[in-house]
Amino acid sequence: MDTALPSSTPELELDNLKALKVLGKGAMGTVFLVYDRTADPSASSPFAVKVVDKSSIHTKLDADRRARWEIRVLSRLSHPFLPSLMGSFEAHDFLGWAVPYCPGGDLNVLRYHQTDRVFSYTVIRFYLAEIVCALEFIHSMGIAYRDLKPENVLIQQSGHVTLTDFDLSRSLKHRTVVTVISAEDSKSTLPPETRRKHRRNLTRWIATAIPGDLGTSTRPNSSNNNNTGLKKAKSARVSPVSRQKTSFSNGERSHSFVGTEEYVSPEVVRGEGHEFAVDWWALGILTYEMMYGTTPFKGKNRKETFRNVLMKRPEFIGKPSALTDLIGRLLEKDPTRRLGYARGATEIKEHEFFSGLRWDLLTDVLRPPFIPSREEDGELKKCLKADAGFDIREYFQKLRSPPSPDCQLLPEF
Ligand SMILES: Nc1ncnc2c1ncn2[C@@H]1O[C@H](COP(=O)(O)OP(=O)(O)OP(=O)(O)O)[C@@H](O)[C@H]1O
Repeated sequence: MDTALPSSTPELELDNLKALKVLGKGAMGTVFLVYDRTADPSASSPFAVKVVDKSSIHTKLDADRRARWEIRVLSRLSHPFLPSLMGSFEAHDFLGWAVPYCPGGDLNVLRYHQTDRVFSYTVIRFYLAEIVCALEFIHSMGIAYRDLKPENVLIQQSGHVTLTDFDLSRSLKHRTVVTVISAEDSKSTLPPETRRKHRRNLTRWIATAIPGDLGTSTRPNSSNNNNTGLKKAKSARVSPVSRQKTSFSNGERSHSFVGTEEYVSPEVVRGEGHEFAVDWWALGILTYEMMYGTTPFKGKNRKETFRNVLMKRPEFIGKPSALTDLIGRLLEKDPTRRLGYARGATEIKEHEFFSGLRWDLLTDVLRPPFIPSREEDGELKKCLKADAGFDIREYFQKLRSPPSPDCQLLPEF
């Protein structure tokens, strides 16, 4: 894999960055709100920097490769609802990259602030429309996102969304699957012309390992290559992963949140090859959660959740509506029958739930339902006056050093 950081993005100097606070911690890295003390000493334009501590035993395994992949994906993004790569750096122990700061928190935090912890129909329509556009763009790059969930949908200062966290995304290669069906096809009683058409329809994007892509870690071997030619890909974090988030409080899900199994699609649970349709499934789960405040297949444990994902039909309380219809179509167990499978985002945009929506005006005209308050700015100014910023290296050094009874390990972040 090409491990070089993209040359097209500005190089950042870790020693020039001063952190104002920790924005979040994920399985892979820590995200800081920072400013550049030489280029922007008054911290008028702080930004977010995600830092992977390469020396940490927790991050050693796959994090370096994942981080480089995420940087590569970010360097190719150019869309109003997706982050842009502002720069990157690599120091002895650290790998980091900068993206615009999203002061509005994430969709889950926002939902917890709503009455009954659910969003209204119109708010759901707004966020969903933006997420569909973001996914459409990612898919057009030949990449499946594979980690859609409310925690990864951040709110920009403008109130529009930004998807974050691309380390699980994966390249899908446009490949013809003619050989895949030939055995069955040869036995088919269909006339030759229909069979040819059938083959053409099966020419789709499918997951293949591409150099530099994380797929390399999950390259199929003979035992997981089934005769459909679809490759058994690593699922999007199906195994429980502890996630410590600093952005939540009061018993919200993040405190005990493990993995993303409630968002995993049936084809991933079954270990079959999967493609863009996994993102449309996750969109269905996310929509359900925005509407009902809970995910549809959550079980007592992982096994039960997966059983529900495979077997259970989503339950809809209340009157059927265009929204419940949309969710039902996105949560179609068979990916080939799922909305979005045949014609991608176009199919979803055409659904009745979005009727009348001016997709072309989404960024300009529609007023987002929630605009983050500017109070945060005041907070930052206070931080600066008190010179409360901190050095990122020191932050990690203190984390690494053994606890001492009489000194306070970390400043108040
Ligand atoms: N641009 C940003 N602006 C504000 N907060 C951010 C930004 N990017 C990330 N965060 C915060 O940091 C948290 C961790 O970020 P992210 O999910 O990218 O890290 P990760 O290590 O890849 O986590 P995961 O365990 O989900 O893979 C996010 O949930 C969010 O709260």
